[in-house]
Amino acid sequence: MPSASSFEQAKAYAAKGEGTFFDDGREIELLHYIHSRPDVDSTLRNNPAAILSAIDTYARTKKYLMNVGEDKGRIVTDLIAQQTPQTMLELGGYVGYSCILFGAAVKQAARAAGHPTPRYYSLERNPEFAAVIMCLVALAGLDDVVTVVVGSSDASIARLHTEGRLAGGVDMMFLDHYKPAYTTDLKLCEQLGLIVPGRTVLCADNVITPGNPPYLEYVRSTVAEKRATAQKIADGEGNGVDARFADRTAKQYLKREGEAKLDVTRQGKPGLVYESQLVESFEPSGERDGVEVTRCIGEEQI
Ligand SMILES: C[S@@+](CC[C@H](N)C(=O)[O-])C[C@H]1O[C@@H](n2cnc3c(N)ncnc32)[C@H](O)[C@@H]1O
Repeated sequence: MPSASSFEQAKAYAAKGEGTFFDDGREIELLHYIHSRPDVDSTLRNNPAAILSAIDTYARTKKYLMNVGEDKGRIVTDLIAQQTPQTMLELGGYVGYSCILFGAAVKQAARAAGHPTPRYYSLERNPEFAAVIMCLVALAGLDDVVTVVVGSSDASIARLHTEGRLAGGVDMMFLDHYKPAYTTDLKLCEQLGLIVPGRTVLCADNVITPGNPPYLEYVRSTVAEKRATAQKIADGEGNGVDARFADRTAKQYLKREGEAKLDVTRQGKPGLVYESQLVESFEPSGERDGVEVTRCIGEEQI
């Protein structure tokens, strides 16, 4: 999969800044911005592309939004077109940019292939953000495909599994929430049998900016290396948030959600074999970033 080599500066989102860059009222302001546009019914309603363009315009001309953006988004929509996922899970929905972009792509791919209506689950912990997603998903006409699930990703994954809504496993997963939770949530999915050899594709955002060394290490490890790490975890090593995360990343959601509760004792299913590749691209602000695309290609039995 080719990496993007240049960023079109004219499309850059407003600067993120050093201070607060989310959860300061801008997410609700975005809703008012969209719903007060004179063309909300004539252009935006039932038109995912036009809504994404309106979100981009807000983030370029008013305030930065932590969306995946056009460039990295294309990496995932290209994969969706190839894979035609029937069940896709997104960890971290924010205001619904990736949900609308990928939900529409999943729907289009399934329709073109003559498959049944697919399911796209967007997991978002902040109830106010989840409400923004629901509102924009309804405007986009994607209610038939998208389900927004409010709550912490690990609890939501476990509940969806128990309810049988992920029966047969997950075809694609987009990881874009609390960076230290990428690995613990992937291991949870493995343990629940949601990662299917020969089928599941994982797309992990922000593996360069801000970076996610523990996740990259995990999906790029051999089965033998993962088994050795699992043994160390069983012996009680590796508690707490990995020290390789910058403080800003580790504490990103501290103000609203409090200290993150990560189950770092999870061992996953070390026998799963992954093939993983970094696809470089850009944040919508123009910063260099990349999506790690990981395919589960098999399982080694002991
Ligand atoms: C970078 S934003 C997601 C952006 C979105 N995927 C997009 O591209 O449009 C990260 C989101 O993850 C949410 N989040 C953080 N930790 C979470 C968790 N443990 N479970 C579910 N959502 C979480 C945050 O509230 C935030 O809205």
